[in-house]
Amino acid sequence: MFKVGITGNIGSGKTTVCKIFEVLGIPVFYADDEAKKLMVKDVVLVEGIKEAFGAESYLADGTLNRKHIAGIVFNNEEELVKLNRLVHPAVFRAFEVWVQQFKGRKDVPYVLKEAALLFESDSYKMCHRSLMISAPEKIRMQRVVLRDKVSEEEVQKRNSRQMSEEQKLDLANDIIINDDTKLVIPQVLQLHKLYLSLAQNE
Ligand SMILES: CC(C)(COP(=O)(O)OP(=O)(O)OC[C@H]1O[C@@H](n2cnc3c(N)ncnc32)[C@H](O)[C@@H]1O)[C@@H](O)C(=O)NCCC(=O)NCCS
Ligand SMILES: Nc1ncnc2c1ncn2[C@@H]1O[C@H](COP(=O)(O)OP(=O)(O)OP(=O)(O)O)[C@@H](O)[C@H]1O
Repeated sequence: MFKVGITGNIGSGKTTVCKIFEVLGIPVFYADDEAKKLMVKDVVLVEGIKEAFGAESYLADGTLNRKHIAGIVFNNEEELVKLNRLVHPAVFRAFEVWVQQFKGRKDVPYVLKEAALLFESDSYKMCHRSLMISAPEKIRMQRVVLRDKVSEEEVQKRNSRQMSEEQKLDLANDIIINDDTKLVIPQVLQLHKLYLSLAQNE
C-alpha cells in the first residue's frame, strides 16, 4: 500500500488538509489521536506512563490527565523524550495493523498518516512520500490560541520542542502552503493527482 506521511508544525493546518483528502476518499490515520487512545487502552503503555509520570497521569475515571502530562513534558526535554519512547513504538505498530485492512482494495489507491512528529520520530522513513503543511509561525500561533483558548506562551513551548519549519521543509517531498494567501484545495487536488499516479506505478 502506498503511504503518504503528512506533517507540519503546530497549527499549520494538518488536520484541515487531511479532511480534504478524506473527502476525496483517502483514508487517514491520525497518529496523535491514536497515541491518545493507546495511552488509555494499552495496558503496558498505561503502566509505563504511570511509572514515569505518576498515578496522577490518569483521572479518577481512567481518562488521560493531559494537563498533568503536558505540564511535565513540555517543560522538560528529557521527560518528553521519555514519553515519546513509550508512546511512539505503540503508534507505529497500530499504523501497520491499520494499513492491512486496505491491502488489495481497488477503491483505496493510497493512505495518509497524519503525525505532528513525522520527521522527529523518523516515521517518515516508513512512508513512500512526505507532505509538509507550512505556514508562518505568527499565523500558526494565532490559529492555535483561537482554537484551543490557550496562551501564546503555551503554544510557543510546544512549538519550541518541534523541529524548525526550515528543517522540515528540507526533508519533505511535497509542500502545501497554508498561509491564507494561497488556496488550499487546488494544492491538495494537484498532489492527489500525483499520489494517484505514483501509487499506480508502485
Ligand atoms: C502531552 C499530551 C498528553 C498533551 O495533550 P494535549 O491534548 O494538550 O495536546 P495534543 O495532543 O492535542 O497536541 C497538540 C500539539 O502539541 C504538539 N505535541 C504533541 N505531542 C508532542 C510531542 N511529543 N512533542 C512535540 N510536540 C508535541 C503537536 O503539535 C500537537 O499537534 C499529548 O500531546 C501526548 O500524549 N503526546 C504524546 C504523544 C505524541 O507524541 N503525539 C504526537 C505524535 S504520535
Ligand atoms: N487556511 C486556513 N484558513 C483559516 N483557518 C485555518 C486554515 N487552516 C487551518 N485553519 C484553522 O487553524 C486551526 C489549526 O488548524 P488544524 O487544527 O488543521 O492544524 P494542525 O496542524 O492539525 O494543528 P495541531 O498541530 O495543533 O494539531 C484550526 O482551528 C483550523 O480551523
